[in-house]
Amino acid sequence: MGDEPVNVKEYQELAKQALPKMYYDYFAGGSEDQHTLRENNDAFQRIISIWPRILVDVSKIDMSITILGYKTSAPIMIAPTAMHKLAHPGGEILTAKAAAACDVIMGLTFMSTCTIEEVASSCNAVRFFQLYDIAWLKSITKLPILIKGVLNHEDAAIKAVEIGVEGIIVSNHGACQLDYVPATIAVLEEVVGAVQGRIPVLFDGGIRRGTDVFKALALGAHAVMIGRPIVYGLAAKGEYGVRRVIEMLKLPHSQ
Ligand SMILES: Cc1cc2nc3c(=O)[nH]c(=O)nc-3n(C[C@H](O)[C@H](O)[C@H](O)COP(=O)(O)O)c2cc1C
Repeated sequence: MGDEPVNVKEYQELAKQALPKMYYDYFAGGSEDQHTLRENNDAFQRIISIWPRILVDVSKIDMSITILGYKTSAPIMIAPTAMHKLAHPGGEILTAKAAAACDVIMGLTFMSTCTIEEVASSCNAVRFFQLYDIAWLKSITKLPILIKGVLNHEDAAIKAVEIGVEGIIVSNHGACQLDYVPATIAVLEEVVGAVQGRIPVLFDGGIRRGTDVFKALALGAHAVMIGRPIVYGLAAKGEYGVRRVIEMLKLPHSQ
């Protein structure tokens, strides 16, 4: 018990030891100078005033939400990072099982080692697409469509809402694409303000602690998605590691 990792940073350290350097660098790294990668974390740490309330009845706390028709025990979802098999043999299935055990939703982009049906049968899986032709996509599926990668009010209010998608995800894809785009937590309020509650706004990028989840929700996100921490839990301790990471992020004051 004494050497049990107590936070996401320690899971990351274990993942670094467990994975071949090339795989670890792929998961942990960002694009170019990695400025946005650092900013995704640093911008959370610049939000420094959480005002606790006392004399509030907290004997019954219900963090569950219903989003896109799915009920989930907390406003936390697993972001699509693909290639979970690099972090652990059978990685996608183990992550799906952990998601089901913790009652959170898992997003999928594509499955490399198993079919989408196999994973979908293990948990509530929502599929995220990276396509631009929304009208075409709407014509071929009745699945809810979310646009991922929104970073400003024009894309959010004018394009995403008017085009009729079911939700948007404020994301810079974990700082894996264009470097020097802003940290996602820095633009969340602007996007939430533009959407004005018409569709759900999800958020990802840099969440490493329960207080980060709290900050994103306080700034208007309906739910958050977690990318790398899930991979670190998987690489370090398989399904158990993923479950522990999710449990730690559900707590507002993990170590
Ligand atoms: C190794 C890796 C692969 C990823 N692959 C995809 C992908 O295929 N599709 C996608 O929409 N986002 C992808 N992402 C971005 C994640 O969905 C998510 O936006 C990001 O990881 C969230 O930031 P976080 O890792 O700081 O939690 C990837 C991220 C990583 C780290």
